[in-house]
Amino acid sequence: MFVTTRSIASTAKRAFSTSAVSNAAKVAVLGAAGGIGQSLSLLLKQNPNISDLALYDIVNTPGVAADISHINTNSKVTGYVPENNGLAKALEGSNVVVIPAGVPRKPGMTRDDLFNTNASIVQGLADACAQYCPTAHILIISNPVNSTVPIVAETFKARGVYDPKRLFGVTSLDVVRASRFVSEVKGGDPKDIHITVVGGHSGVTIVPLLSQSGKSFTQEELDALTHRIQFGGDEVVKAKDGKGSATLSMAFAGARFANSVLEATVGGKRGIVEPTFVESPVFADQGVEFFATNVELGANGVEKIHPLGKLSAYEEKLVEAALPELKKNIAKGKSFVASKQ
Ligand SMILES: NC(=O)C1=CN([C@@H]2O[C@H](COP(=O)(O)OP(=O)(O)OC[C@H]3O[C@@H](n4cnc5c(N)ncnc54)[C@H](O)[C@@H]3O)[C@@H](O)[C@H]2O)C=CC1
Ligand SMILES: O=C([O-])CC(=O)C(=O)O
Repeated sequence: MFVTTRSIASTAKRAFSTSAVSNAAKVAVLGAAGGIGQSLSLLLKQNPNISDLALYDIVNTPGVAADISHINTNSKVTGYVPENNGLAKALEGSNVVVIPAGVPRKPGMTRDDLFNTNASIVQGLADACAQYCPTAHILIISNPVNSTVPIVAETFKARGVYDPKRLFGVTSLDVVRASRFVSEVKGGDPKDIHITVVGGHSGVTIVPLLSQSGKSFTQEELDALTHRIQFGGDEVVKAKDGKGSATLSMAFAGARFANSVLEATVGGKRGIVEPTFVESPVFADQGVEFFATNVELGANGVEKIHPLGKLSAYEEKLVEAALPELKKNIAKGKSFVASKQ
């Protein structure tokens, strides 16, 4: 079913009145009726860089879209479900696609335990993106990110449209958490605390570089903060007690990342740096093709991948522990796509 929340006549009229933002963009959210999807869509509705917000899910998007469309910002909201070619309609013309579709963890599960369900969901959605909006910037939230990002890359390659500059694993929540957790220990406003987090997005692959924060920590603080940043997701999974994982803080982090991508790509702003899991040369010589570091965003997506910078001996060990796990997760994603071809 295709649901438009505004009549064609009023949409046409609106096209002239939204020109306050010159380079407004179409953004599609896939998995928009879920815990992350709904809050993320709510935040994106407040983003002046967006002219069209297309909400796709296998269920419930007509209601979510109708609800969000009443918010008095300029963007046009449309809701789509699979019937009547809904996915293609949601994707066509999209500049940015954000994907939080898939199942979340329950207590006792690792992110990798989600692979069997989420790999197929992400591959199916990626294949549609490769067909209907091959040049869009694709932002992957669905877990396990360390494997789902390689799945999208391989799916785009199979269609001959892969551009590594336009594929991002969203790791912003790790950085959001890191600045909050450090502020709880050291004081200060979290917005002024910038912690670089590198690696991937699960357990030991999440590597906070606290030595680069300009603050000093005792060994006890380092151990506790590092563990809390690596396993922050577990705190939420445990507290939600079977009702899912982080949704609200993830929506905040995802909306922030999407906005940075929009500002750099359609908005033409320069010098925006965000942490993200991308195809990266940083450890490519050790067979780790994807790695998160700070990345400068530009008109075409990834502009410059920052190196790790100076690491403490403690952090070198953390990176050492992350690499084999990352390699395994990436290989698992790639072989999943290969097995389907
Ligand atoms: N990257 C990160 O930092 C984080 C990632 N996540 C991950 O995000 C994903 C979503 O989490 P929640 O929103 O809490 O789950 P949820 O279950 O509340 O929502 C998922 C949505 O995906 C939809 N969906 C399922 N198959 C689909 C398909 N083929 N096409 C379109 N939509 C489909 C469902 O109908 C549902 O509405 C999970 O995999 C979770 O692990 C969660 C938090 C942080
Ligand atoms: O913990 C989870 O499963 C969800 C997630 O990725 C996070 O909160 O960082």
